Amino acid sequence: MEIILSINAGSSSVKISVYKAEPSSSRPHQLAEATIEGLTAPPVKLKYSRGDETIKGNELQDIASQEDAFKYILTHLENDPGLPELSKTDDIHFTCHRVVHGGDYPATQIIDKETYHHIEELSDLAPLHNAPALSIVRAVSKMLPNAKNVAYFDSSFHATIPRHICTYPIDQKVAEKNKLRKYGFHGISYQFITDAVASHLKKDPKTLSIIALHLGSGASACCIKNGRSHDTSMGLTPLAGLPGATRSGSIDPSLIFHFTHSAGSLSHAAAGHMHITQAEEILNKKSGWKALTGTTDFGEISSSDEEMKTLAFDIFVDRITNYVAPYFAKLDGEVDALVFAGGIGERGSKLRKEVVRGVECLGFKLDAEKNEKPEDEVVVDISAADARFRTLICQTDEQLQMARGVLGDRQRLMQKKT
Ligand SMILES: Nc1ncnc2c1ncn2[C@@H]1O[C@H](COP(=O)(O)OP(=O)(O)O)[C@@H](O)[C@H]1O
Ligand SMILES: CC(=O)OP(=O)(O)O
Ligand SMILES: [Mg+2]
Repeated sequence: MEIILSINAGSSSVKISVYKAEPSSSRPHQLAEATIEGLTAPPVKLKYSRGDETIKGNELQDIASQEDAFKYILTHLENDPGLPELSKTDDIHFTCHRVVHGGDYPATQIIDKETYHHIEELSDLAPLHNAPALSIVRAVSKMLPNAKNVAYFDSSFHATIPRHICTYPIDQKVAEKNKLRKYGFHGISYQFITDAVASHLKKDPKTLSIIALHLGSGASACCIKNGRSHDTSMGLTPLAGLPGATRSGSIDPSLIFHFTHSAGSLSHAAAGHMHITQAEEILNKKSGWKALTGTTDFGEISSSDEEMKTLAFDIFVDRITNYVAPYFAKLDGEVDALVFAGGIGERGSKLRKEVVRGVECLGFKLDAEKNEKPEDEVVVDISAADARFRTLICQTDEQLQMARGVLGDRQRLMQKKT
């Protein structure tokens, strides 16, 4: 039996799932799942589930980073008497790491010295993600020396975006030298969504065309044509496109020079291999819902009638609908579904209602009751009976997607030295 630890370091949370698999099987079987959330909005809380046991909302002290969260979860897993498979950490064969920016790397890589440094070099381009993921890789190397570390890149799914869509209209010599193009992120999630929705609709994923919305602390939209990414809202970095918990999303690039005169100087947060400027610090960490409302909890924002929270909610609806209509056109109106995923997409019924209302003229329409109380399935249809196009909710699972990937690619991965 093989044990896989699948680690998803998001900007506001760390989610870790534990799977077991028979040696020749490509199907991971989940044993437990732990999430620490609220890293950008304390109190930091633990959620844990194993079989029938569930812990929800335990408040934790002294957890300030993704690395702290990882260490806490690992200790929690080792000490759970109901999880004998993990009582010896030597039992862990693979650890999968979600790495947001992989540059031009294909989907998976064993993390050796070279990969590690490559990911480190890309840290400036995903300042909320790559460095925290690497801090967990380092902790794994120390604490689980027998495990093979595998990186899964959020950017790889978007390698199929056509050149005229991923090219920025700037001096191409500079663009090529500095690798400045649209990369796109949340790709592990979009791959999961593509497969899950295709299976729900009983279609070959290669023929599936959807508009997918991954709405979490970081939010993006993706136009998926025949199972492949055709366009997405994030860009060179995860800052572009939709606003997020602490991110501005797309703004006029000149704005920052009017916001602060020291936009180009190094931020105090620059450390080690991270060289981020004040502009990047402000737009990535001091903007978005936090700047507008003081909270990053979109559940709270959605249920409040305070002026700034209502404004934040309306901004999100507006920016999301700004992507749905053009993606609909890019798919020539041949759309299998509009899909909501991510913490806000899955749990935010009011947001779904307003977004779908905003694009109703295209033929999307919700069943109010199904939207309010969706069934607890991986994919749920919440469209009205007379809607021309389907609207779905997909409970995306980046950890499961990575575990499936590791098992599918096991032989190649086992051959490579760490
Ligand atoms: N009931 C709810 N309605 C709307 N948003 C919610 C609700 N519950 C949680 N959220 C939001 O989900 C987001 C977290 O999504 P998730 O995809 O788990 O984040 P991450 O980007 O860290 O992976 C947070 O912004 C949280 O406020
Ligand atoms: C890419 C990204 O923004 O990820 P997350 O939403 O997990 O922060
Ligand atoms: Mg996430």
